[in-house]
Amino acid sequence: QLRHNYYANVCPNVESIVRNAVRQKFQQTFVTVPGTLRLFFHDCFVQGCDASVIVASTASKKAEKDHPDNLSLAGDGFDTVIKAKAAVDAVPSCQNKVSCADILAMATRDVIALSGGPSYAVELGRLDGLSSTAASVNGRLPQPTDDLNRLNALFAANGLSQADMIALSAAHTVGFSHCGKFTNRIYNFSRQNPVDPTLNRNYATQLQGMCPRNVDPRIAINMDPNTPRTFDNMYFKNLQNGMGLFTSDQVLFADPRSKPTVNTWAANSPAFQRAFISAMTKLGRVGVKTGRNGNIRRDCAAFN
Ligand code: HEM
Ligand SMILES: [Ca+2]
Ligand SMILES: [Ca+2]
Repeated sequence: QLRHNYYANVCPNVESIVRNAVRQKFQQTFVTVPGTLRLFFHDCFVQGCDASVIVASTASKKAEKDHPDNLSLAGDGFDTVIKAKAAVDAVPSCQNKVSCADILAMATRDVIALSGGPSYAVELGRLDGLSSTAASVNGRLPQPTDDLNRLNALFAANGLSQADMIALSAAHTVGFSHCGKFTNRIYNFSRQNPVDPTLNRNYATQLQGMCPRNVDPRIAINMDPNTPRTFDNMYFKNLQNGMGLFTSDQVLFADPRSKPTVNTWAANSPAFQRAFISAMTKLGRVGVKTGRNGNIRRDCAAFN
């Protein structure tokens, strides 16, 4: 039931309003790119793409955003949606007509393009969800230690194929990770190997330098050491060189079931871009709410 130009009658300029707000935010900080992109993913995987992840906790109820798996979501991602929503609502005919879920979907499309990635027509017509609980996040999001079976299962639960999962993982071509998310790979990996043997030796040494033992837990490093601010297919070239940051990244090259896809997209950027657009479009259709299952929030961070 999603479609392009969903808002053609009530708010025909919604896409350019959002794009301008996102561009302004981008000029203030690059973090808006990875922050918004990851926010969209974490939203869609829990209760569907319904902006449930944006809702703030109240005294009596802990919302999704305060689940441990969401605590590292960058504040600039939330702020991007809040700013774009304010820009939309500043136009009288658009006021309270565009869902936070759709604004997040548009903003995500825009940050990808702003960082050099492919642009695509975004499907619209999602309503905002009516619930957000920390408990609903349990077991729904992938962990950096996951193997291919686990990754495939989590994505399949959302109607996404292994190819979609690999394409979407390339989002790690931009953005940051806190040191704690991969220390298991660079210190005390196993009895035989102090360092994960699938990790490039020089890269492992660099990571140890940036993330010494007992580093301040707030320290974050670029996930793509080569082109951290460009949305490109470097992610796959890094995997070929043993420079995937998480086990869940490197496994895509280590496992013979996913390795051919990694090699194809490392060599063929247009093919990767097509696969990424297709996977993002499918991601955007997950658990969409319509009719009585949702509404349009006045404040993206609170239920009406
Ligand atoms: C395949 C399984 C995935 C796992 C295990 C995973 C895990 C992680 C982890 C642990 C971080 C670091 C968070 C931090 O320390 O701040 C991260 C960052 C990030 N992830 Fe994923 N992720 C996965 C898939 C995805 C997908 C599908 C997308 C989007 C389409 C995505 C987008 C991002 C972005 C953009 C960042 C950087 C966030 C920032 O800089 O604020 N990830 N991911
Ligand atoms: Ca959601
Ligand atoms: Ca990159």
